[in-house]
Amino acid sequence: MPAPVITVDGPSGAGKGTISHMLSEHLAWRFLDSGALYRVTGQACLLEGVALADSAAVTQVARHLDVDFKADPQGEILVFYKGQDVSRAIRSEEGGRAASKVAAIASVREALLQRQRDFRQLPGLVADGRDMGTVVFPDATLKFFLTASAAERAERRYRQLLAKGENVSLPRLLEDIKERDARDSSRSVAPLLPAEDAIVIDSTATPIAAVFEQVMKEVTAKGLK
Ligand SMILES: Nc1ncnc2c1ncn2[C@@H]1O[C@H](COP(=O)(O)OP(=O)(O)O)[C@@H](O)[C@H]1O
Ligand SMILES: Nc1ccn([C@@H]2O[C@H](COP(=O)(O)OP(=O)(O)O)[C@@H](O)[C@H]2O)c(=O)n1
Repeated sequence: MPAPVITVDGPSGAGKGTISHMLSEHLAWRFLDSGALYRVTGQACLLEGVALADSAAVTQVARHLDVDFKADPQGEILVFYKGQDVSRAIRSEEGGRAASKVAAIASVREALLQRQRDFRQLPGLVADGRDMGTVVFPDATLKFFLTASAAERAERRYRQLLAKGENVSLPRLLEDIKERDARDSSRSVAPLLPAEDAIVIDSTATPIAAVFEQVMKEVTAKGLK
């Protein structure tokens, strides 16, 4: 029997990272931040001088990606590229844009597929992304699709980046979110879509604690906790 997997998919700012992290801590399961793999691929291209439009070169970068995840003493997961801490650099809006561009290349997704599946280990895995329930773990035990209005997601991102001391503009973030939604949803390979058997949660007007409660109800109903 393969290890159980809970998938958490959805658009940017829907709360996937927050809920997946809470869930993996609560269950003491492993955590896959698949977006970080696409973000590091984008960042690696910027660092190595590879044009994001050069699909073959970007695929080579993804295939040989020297990436590592390590928790710091506070439990925060840090991301390393070639041994260098890139956690902060990859979280910028520019990093998100680059990630979304490289993620639209089919051969890049193929190059990162096995690496993602390797995270599936006992006692279980919580996987956060866009295609966790549709492509990477179609046989997942439980699938969630989190969403919220674009305006609410842009507001969340605005508050999050402001708290990190970044200089951000709300109208620009809303444009970015809409652009990224459109790119992620319209790409021909692994478009952003809920799996047929996913539980869809719209958190536009629902606080984090209530979303987590809803998620935990389903987890308990499946006998996973
Ligand atoms: N239901 C919610 N209500 C209000 N803020 C939320 C909610 N869910 C997440 N957030 C906040 O929104 C921001 C983006 O959440 P995050 O989990 O990073 O989203 P994603 O991983 O889907 O991009 C974070 O600052 C988080 O605290
Ligand atoms: N499984 C995944 C995860 C991320 N991605 C891409 O990577 C980008 C960054 O993902 P992320 O999850 O870190 O971003 P946010 O949702 O936190 O903004 C997304 O815009 C997607 O284009 C993907 O295509 N497939």
